[in-house]
Amino acid sequence: MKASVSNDPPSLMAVIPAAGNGSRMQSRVPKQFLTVADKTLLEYSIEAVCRDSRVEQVFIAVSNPDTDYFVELKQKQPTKVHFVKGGNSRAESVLAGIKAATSQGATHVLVHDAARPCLPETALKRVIDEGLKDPQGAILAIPVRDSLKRAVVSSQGDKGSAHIESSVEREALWQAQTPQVFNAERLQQAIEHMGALNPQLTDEASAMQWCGFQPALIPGSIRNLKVTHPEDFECVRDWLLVINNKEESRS
Ligand SMILES: Nc1ccn([C@@H]2O[C@H](COP(=O)(O)OP(=O)(O)OP(=O)(O)O)[C@@H](O)[C@H]2O)c(=O)n1
Ligand SMILES: C[C@](O)(CO)[C@H](O)COP(=O)(O)O
Repeated sequence: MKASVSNDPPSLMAVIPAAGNGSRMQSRVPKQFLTVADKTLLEYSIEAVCRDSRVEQVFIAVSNPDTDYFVELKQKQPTKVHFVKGGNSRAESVLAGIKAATSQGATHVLVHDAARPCLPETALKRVIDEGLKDPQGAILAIPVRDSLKRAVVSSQGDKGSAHIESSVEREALWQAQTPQVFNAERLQQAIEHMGALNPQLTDEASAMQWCGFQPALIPGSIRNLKVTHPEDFECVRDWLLVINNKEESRS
């Protein structure tokens, strides 16, 4: 790993992978473009990462940056928000965002899923504080709360009738969330080293781990749920409506 850590003041930019097609959600449009109160989940995610003023610019990886919707979105915040072309995997999309961010002088990147629109500001602050300080980087995560069971592998592959084989010790287990904050050059090298199409590369921390780093686990929030299945969208929609109502009654 070549990247050295400089003493210059850090320049933090966000990368939002938003080029997926949401196959598990099976909605009429990819999940990041589903709307709640006239705003897409992507717009809520952009607003969420911009709530910390240390985020200087935001690079969003999408399938087709020339689409009218993105051109209009960019016009709302022309200096801060940029769209780049995403790739065939989440990691390829993230790489495209990192390259665009470093070309603008980013020393650090904060990667956040477009499909996590309810990120609380306090959790965002925690992961930025640690990610800028710790050379191994930092990610939001939540300790596993419930009892964990390993299922018997069914020879018929029958998903509907799982049975328990054993319990799994949950003491040291955490569920990874985003944002994940890393030195930009180190993360780019780590993803390229592991291979952006490697199926084990499910998040940025996996690439850093592959290179021997041990990123910090920073307590996230159950509100920072990723929309993966239709039931997740129902929760996220209700939370966003509550958050919107609170903000309206404050203003
Ligand atoms: N080629 C890809 C695949 C995923 N993503 C983004 O990565 C985030 C998290 O990935 P995931 O939930 O797996 O999204 P999808 O790949 O869209 O969903 P699925 O796996 O169900 O198809 C999403 O914001 C998604 O848009 C991306 O930018 N480029
Ligand atoms: C990066 C991630 O959000 C961490 O939880 C997640 O791994 C990405 O999505 P997937 O469901 O693993 O495809």
